[in-house]
Amino acid sequence: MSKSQTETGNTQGMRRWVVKAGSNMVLSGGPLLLRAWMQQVAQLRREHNIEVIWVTSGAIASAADRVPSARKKGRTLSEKQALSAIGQPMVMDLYNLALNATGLLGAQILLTYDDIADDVRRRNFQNTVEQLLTWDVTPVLNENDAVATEEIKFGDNDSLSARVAWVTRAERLLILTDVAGLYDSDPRKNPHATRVSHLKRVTQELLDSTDKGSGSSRGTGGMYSKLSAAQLAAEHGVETWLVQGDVPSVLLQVANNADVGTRIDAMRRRREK
Ligand SMILES: Nc1ncnc2c1ncn2[C@@H]1O[C@H](COP(=O)(O)OP(=O)(O)O)[C@@H](O)[C@H]1O
Ligand SMILES: N[C@@H](CCC(=O)OP(=O)(O)O)C(=O)O
Repeated sequence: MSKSQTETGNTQGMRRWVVKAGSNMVLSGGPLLLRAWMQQVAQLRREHNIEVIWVTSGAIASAADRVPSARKKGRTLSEKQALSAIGQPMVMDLYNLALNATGLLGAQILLTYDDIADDVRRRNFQNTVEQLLTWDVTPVLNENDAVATEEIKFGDNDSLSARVAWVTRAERLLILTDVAGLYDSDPRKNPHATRVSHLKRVTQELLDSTDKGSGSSRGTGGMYSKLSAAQLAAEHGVETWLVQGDVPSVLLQVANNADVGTRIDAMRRRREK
């Protein structure tokens, strides 16, 4: 059954989330974790009236594991682009298996920065997403790394997901990563670090003191890019949750406002884009 859309864009009566999964989570969690996520996506729709736009990383990391001659460090842009072209269909295969096993249908959208910055292309993207959601199809997004040069890159998928949340007027952005949220220092380096469960605002001071390095060999941007993304999202009325992706039922826990990860408030009401 097809659903009608409200004036604000969301499918009738639905709340909208953007959920972003980091490379290390996708690669280390594999098919079982992806299936658990997609089961939760179906449950969110059924029981909470929440529709999900999914943003995934993992293309480059998937290919790097399979191309023995690819360098582990210091890759050139064209090496990363070629790896992404190899890895993107691998990642999508995993998602399609997980979606199909859950009775859902998925759709792939690959974006460059220009697709969001340009008015006409952004409108086309928005229309495509709205149509997919009206049909109950789950959009699965990634950066179009194979053609994105340094000048036209989002930089990382944390930034991409915040911009997508903004232009699709999502209520929440969930960033699924390999730590249980923001800590007062990197928990991989400091075993006594404590989790910050709630942040009213991402200040410049906090950003300046946050590590830009990834916690694994697979990720990009570390906690810094997540906080920058949360700051951008907040400015556009989107609440962000930074959570550990492989915690059981983590998406449902967020739907129930449980004390998981780090919740970062939205700064003001959402506005039309
Ligand atoms: N203050 C902090 N709180 C939590 N994690 C931090 C902090 N500072 C640095 N990190 C690191 O950020 C990493 C997550 O970022 P990243 O590796 O880019 O993940 P992803 O691939 O999910 O985007 C964690 O593994 C952790 O080691
Ligand atoms: N677009 C890239 C991921 C870039 C990225 O931001 O990675 P991550 O920090 O793991 O979310 C890929 O699919 O390999």
